Amino acid sequence: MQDNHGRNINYLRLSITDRCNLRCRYCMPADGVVQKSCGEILRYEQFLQIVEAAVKLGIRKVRVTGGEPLVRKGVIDFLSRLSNIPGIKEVALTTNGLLLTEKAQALMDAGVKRLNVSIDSLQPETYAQITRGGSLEQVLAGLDAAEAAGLKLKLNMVVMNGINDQEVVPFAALSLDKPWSVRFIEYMPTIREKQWQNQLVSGADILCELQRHYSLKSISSGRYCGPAKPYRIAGAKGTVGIITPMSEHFCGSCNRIRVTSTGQAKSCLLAGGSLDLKPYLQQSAAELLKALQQVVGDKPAQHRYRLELEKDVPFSMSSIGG
Ligand SMILES: Nc1nc2c(ncn2[C@@H]2O[C@H](COP(=O)(O)OP(=O)(O)OP(=O)(O)O)[C@@H](O)[C@H]2O)c(=O)[nH]1
Ligand SMILES: C[S@@+](CC[C@H](N)C(=O)[O-])C[C@H]1O[C@@H](n2cnc3c(N)ncnc32)[C@H](O)[C@@H]1O
Ligand code: SF4
Ligand code: SF4
Repeated sequence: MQDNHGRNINYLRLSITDRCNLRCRYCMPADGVVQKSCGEILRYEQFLQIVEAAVKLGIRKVRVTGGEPLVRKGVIDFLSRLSNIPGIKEVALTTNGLLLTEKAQALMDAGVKRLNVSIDSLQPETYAQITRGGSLEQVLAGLDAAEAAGLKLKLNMVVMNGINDQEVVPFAALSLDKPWSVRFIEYMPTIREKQWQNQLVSGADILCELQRHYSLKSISSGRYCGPAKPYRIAGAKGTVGIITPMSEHFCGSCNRIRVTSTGQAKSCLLAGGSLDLKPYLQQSAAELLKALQQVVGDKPAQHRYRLELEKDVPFSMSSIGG
């Protein structure tokens, strides 16, 4: 479906849980966020009901995220059912990778062909510091398992000033030998981080740093592709990408809507406001479809985050799923 700004909306992101086995500093406060009760979280059947309606709207790609999607019980069976919904051409997953050693093959078998894995440092201590205790070794083993299972991999690194910005080049170097897409993400502000500007490393600075070390070629991005501007280092098997939500937003080509674990449909990641789908799930499929049409209709032309900075914006990345 086209939205009111001429954009084709074909991509749905589902945050299937607000729970997580990490507490990344840029995403959650140290004591975590107040968890929703089980009764508030949508059942898998309800997510499937939403996706079936969304297909009628023109949604073709679904990305499952969280919190950490792999901690939710029954996720593999859910993904398999999702992949089998007629009209869905691609099911992808964004994960912190901690549980991949045990789940990679099952994900592949369930029809997930693409995985985005968040990994913010290649130094064990820095990784543990950013994630508040995560094991880098476990994620690296998970990446090996994912590769062995044949999953296509993208890596997500949130670049933060003075924390991991010196690792941009070592991360990019991973793309030389691996067919991975290594993406550098600008830090986005959350309600917890008032001094966010101090952490932001702009996409332009990241690109500059990469160009000091490598010869980069801009390449075109694929179908249903996300927000990354992709490049290839000369001779590399994989690619690098830069995601610049703050310094150079990509709202003009936005193709997505979101549904949170409690059934709140959001027309934009960085704009307040959502529509509670729960009441519509009790009604007919036609009513649910109308509700989703309304969400697409509400999509803003672009986010206004810079303007809203002075206010406290209730924004929790882990509840929306990025
Ligand atoms: N501002 C903004 N940021 C987004 C949007 N979609 C994803 N991101 C951010 O981009 C980063 C990577 O997100 P992923 O979950 O890996 O998904 P993706 O890059 O959209 O996925 P692909 O389909 O693989 O390109 C995260 O930090 C997200 O929060 C968006 O629509 N707007
Ligand atoms: C919220 S996480 C959920 C999925 C999974 N737990 C993971 O970490 O990949 C989705 C993505 O959002 C990104 N993210 C979270 N907080 C962010 C922030 N403040 N700025 C930029 N990206 C952020 C994470 O790095 C991750 O790639
Ligand atoms: S970024 Fe992902 S892994 Fe880290 S706390 Fe947020 S939801 Fe959990
Ligand atoms: S900030 Fe909102 S409008 Fe812009 S790309 Fe992200 S979801 Fe789309």
